[in-house]
Amino acid sequence: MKMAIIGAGKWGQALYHAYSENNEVVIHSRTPRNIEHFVSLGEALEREYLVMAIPAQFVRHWMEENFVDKGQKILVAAKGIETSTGAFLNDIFTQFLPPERLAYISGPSFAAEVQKSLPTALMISSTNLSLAQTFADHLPSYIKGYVDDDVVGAEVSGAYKNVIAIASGVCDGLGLGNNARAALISRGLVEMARFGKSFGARTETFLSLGGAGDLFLTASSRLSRNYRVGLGLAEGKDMDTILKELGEVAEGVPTAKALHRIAQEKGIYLPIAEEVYAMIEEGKDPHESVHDLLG
Ligand SMILES: NC(=O)C1=CN([C@@H]2O[C@H](COP(=O)(O)OP(=O)(O)OC[C@H]3O[C@@H](n4cnc5c(N)ncnc54)[C@H](O)[C@@H]3O)[C@@H](O)[C@H]2O)C=CC1
Ligand SMILES: O=C(CO)COP(=O)(O)O
Repeated sequence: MKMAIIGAGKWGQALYHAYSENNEVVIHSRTPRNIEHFVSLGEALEREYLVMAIPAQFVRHWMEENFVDKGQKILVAAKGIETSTGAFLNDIFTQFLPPERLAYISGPSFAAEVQKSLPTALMISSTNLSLAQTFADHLPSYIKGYVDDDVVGAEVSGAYKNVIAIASGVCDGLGLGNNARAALISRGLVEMARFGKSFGARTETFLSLGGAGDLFLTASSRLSRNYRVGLGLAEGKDMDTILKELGEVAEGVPTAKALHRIAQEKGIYLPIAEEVYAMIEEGKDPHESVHDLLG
């Protein structure tokens, strides 16, 4: 397939590497990069298949400023919920093109390992299963693709796991042990499913690659930027310092704010996400958060 990757960060470049195995792929980002097949925005938009790999908080602005509908099908690779409105990415993209032309990629996938062509399994979700299958069929030999039609479940899983990963980094940073981390991740999965169900997601989606799979990966590895944010919080660092030292996007930070907003508006019980929000936004002492979660 003729494809363009939009966004040349870690994930955009990893997906460029992956999809280049079987397809004609170009890549575009706002800052020119010295990458083979780097193209202008105009050339990228001419491609039939687009992969959107810019961070979730910038998606709406990017679409408003740059998107020209030429019948393209879009695979959304970002994971997050818009802080300013509480909107899911599908709420944003469907303002620009119909759901049957949208798919979402999720699952346990550190960009660094995909870039090394290490074995990976991912989920591609769309209300149009034929489109999901098309994106899955064109994945490289080392990525096994599974298709699903629970878009809400996939979106919530990908976004929420980043917030639980922050909590897990705090847990390990405080040296609370393996029991504590396992309990936190398990309860985080329950909380994620509760939240998703309130938006119509299927419970079994949270047991899939996009849910439990990505959560287990992200909440237990220093390769995760979100997990590293948690380590920084446990060390007592302020958020500006943490994000400056990280130098990359950590979607769990803005998503924690979005979850807090939605929890207040809809009255959903999100104890772990709310403690992450309190640590990030209100400077709550992580030891106090642990005490309150055990209470
Ligand atoms: N890095 C990873 O292992 C994975 C990341 N993702 C998701 O992919 C998305 C992108 O993350 P990464 O590529 O890892 O981030 P990154 O921090 O490596 O790169 C972010 C890219 O977005 C660009 N960018 C920043 N602000 C922008 C704006 N206002 N408009 C357009 N472009 C802008 C930056 O120039 C940079 O190239 C995130 O939603 C992340 O959760 C998903 C799976 C794996
Ligand atoms: O989504 C990811 C792995 O599936 C990347 O996780 P981080 O954004 O925490 O690095």
